[in-house]
Amino acid sequence: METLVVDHPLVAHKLTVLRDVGTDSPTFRRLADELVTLLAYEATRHVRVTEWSVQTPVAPAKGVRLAQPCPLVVPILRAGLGMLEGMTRLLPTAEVGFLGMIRNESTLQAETYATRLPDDLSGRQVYVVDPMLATGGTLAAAIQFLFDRGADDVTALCLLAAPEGIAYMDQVFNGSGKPIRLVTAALDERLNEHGYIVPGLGDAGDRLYGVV
Ligand SMILES: O=P(O)(O)OC[C@H]1O[C@H](OP(=O)(O)OP(=O)(O)O)[C@H](O)[C@@H]1O
Ligand SMILES: O=c1cc[nH]c(=O)[nH]1
Ligand SMILES: [Mg+2]
Repeated sequence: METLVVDHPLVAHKLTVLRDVGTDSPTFRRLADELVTLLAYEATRHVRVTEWSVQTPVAPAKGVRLAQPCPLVVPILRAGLGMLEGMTRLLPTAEVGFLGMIRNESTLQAETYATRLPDDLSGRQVYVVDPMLATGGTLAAAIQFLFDRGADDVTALCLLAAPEGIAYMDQVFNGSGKPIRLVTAALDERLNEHGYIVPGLGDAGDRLYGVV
């Protein structure tokens, strides 16, 4: 998996406040939204465009516009919803599909409880958003879902990733012949015995929306 850790002082600043246990939910939501916009700038570097010309007040100008079919943004519920608006702000013509997944906290296996995606994803560029890549089980299952529907160009945006999750993604998709990109604000040290990212930021879903 091609991995980019975005190295930028604004990203580092916002991420530090996001990690802070004293940061409340409204501030957490705002920072997650701001961070994804900064990550999206890098993550969309390969977005497909076609040539397009316009007339300026002075002269004709050659330019580009986003190609058709438009990109698909897929937040992984619940925590991924906190990254959706920041992403669609930058890609306003994108369509949105949904995957509801939860990690069983005893087995650390991902379980899918909702899917609302186009049946045919061939030719679509897909941007998956989920703040946390921990064991990698959730993201791997989500991307396999997208591949099964024909996607062949997938970029994942995460706020934090663990080395174990990246290694798992490489193990699952190595040799699949389908390129996958990951853009993240930080690569943390490791997972703890409960599968939480260290130092991490805790449970992203709970910090965004409260404990359920
Ligand atoms: O890499 P993994 O080990 O699979 O863990 C990462 C997943 O865990 C979190 O979701 P969670 O299961 O807590 O669901 P939630 O968004 O409803 O809180 C997170 O948002 C990822 O989806
Ligand atoms: O650290 C972690 C790991 C999985 N899910 C989270 O929300 N946080
Ligand atoms: Mg959670």
